[in-house]
Amino acid sequence: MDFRIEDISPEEISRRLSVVEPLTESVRRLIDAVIRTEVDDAELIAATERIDQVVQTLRSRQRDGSFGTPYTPTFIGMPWGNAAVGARNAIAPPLQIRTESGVAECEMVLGAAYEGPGGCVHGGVAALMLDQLVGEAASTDGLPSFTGTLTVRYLRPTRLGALSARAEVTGREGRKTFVHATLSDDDGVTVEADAIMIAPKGFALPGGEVLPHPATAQEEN
Ligand SMILES: CCCCCCCCCCCCCC(=O)SCCNC(=O)CCNC(=O)[C@H](O)C(C)(C)COP(=O)(O)OP(=O)(O)OC[C@H]1O[C@@H](n2cnc3c(N)ncnc32)[C@H](O)[C@@H]1OP(=O)(O)O
Repeated sequence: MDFRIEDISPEEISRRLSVVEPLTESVRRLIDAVIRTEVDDAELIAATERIDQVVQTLRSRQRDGSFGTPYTPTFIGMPWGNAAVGARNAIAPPLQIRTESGVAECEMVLGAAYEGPGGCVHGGVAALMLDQLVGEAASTDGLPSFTGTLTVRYLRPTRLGALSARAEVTGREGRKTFVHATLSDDDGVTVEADAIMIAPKGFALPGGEVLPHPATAQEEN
């Protein structure tokens, strides 16, 4: 896994985000426009050429592989390629997650790009968002965790549009954290999930050094 260290200040992080977030938003508008446009074929062909030119410009200098998750030496994470919350990832649902001890929550507006059954949210997208949320809830209080098991129950179809989601830790047992999460529309809960999150034994840094995980340290003492 890529946990490289990048020694930049919070101000530099904000500066980079202020440049890249408008680009990501622009690409989100592009994705939505491609799905919903009704212009004629000649316009579609011309648009393809213009978009290919932009892609060529962006590819003139790019990193190998995925973006990874760089951390500052003070463990500010930059998961900017992340499929659920990546600031550089236009396919990520636009989630702005707030966390406090054992809780993660957010509101979002899902449009045409997140459709499964006609007019409704794709079940995989619902699971993706809830997976991210349970991960963030479990990782508060300094215990970063992976999803071991995620059980999702779709109670009724989730209409595209304004939604909210919430995850809350319900218990901890050694390296395991249990989390309950819900996705809701104006009429109440549409999807609920239960997760068993596992704190890995340690984090391997690029040089091979393994940082002990706080939960592991507790087990060993
Ligand atoms: C500073 C950083 C801040 C970070 C903020 C981050 C926010 C992040 C948000 C990210 C959100 C995105 C989230 C994502 O997308 S995370 C990506 C999706 N998840 C994965 O890729 C995980 C892949 N699996 C693994 O890496 C390992 O199998 C893990 C680490 C899960 C366990 O391997 P490990 O070798 O450590 O396990 P162990 O054998 O010592 O067992 C330990 C205990 O756990 C129990 N167990 C084991 N497996 C499972 C299971 N599958 N379900 C339920 N329970 C399981 C086991 O019975 C035992 O319990 P007990 O016998 O002790 O009672």
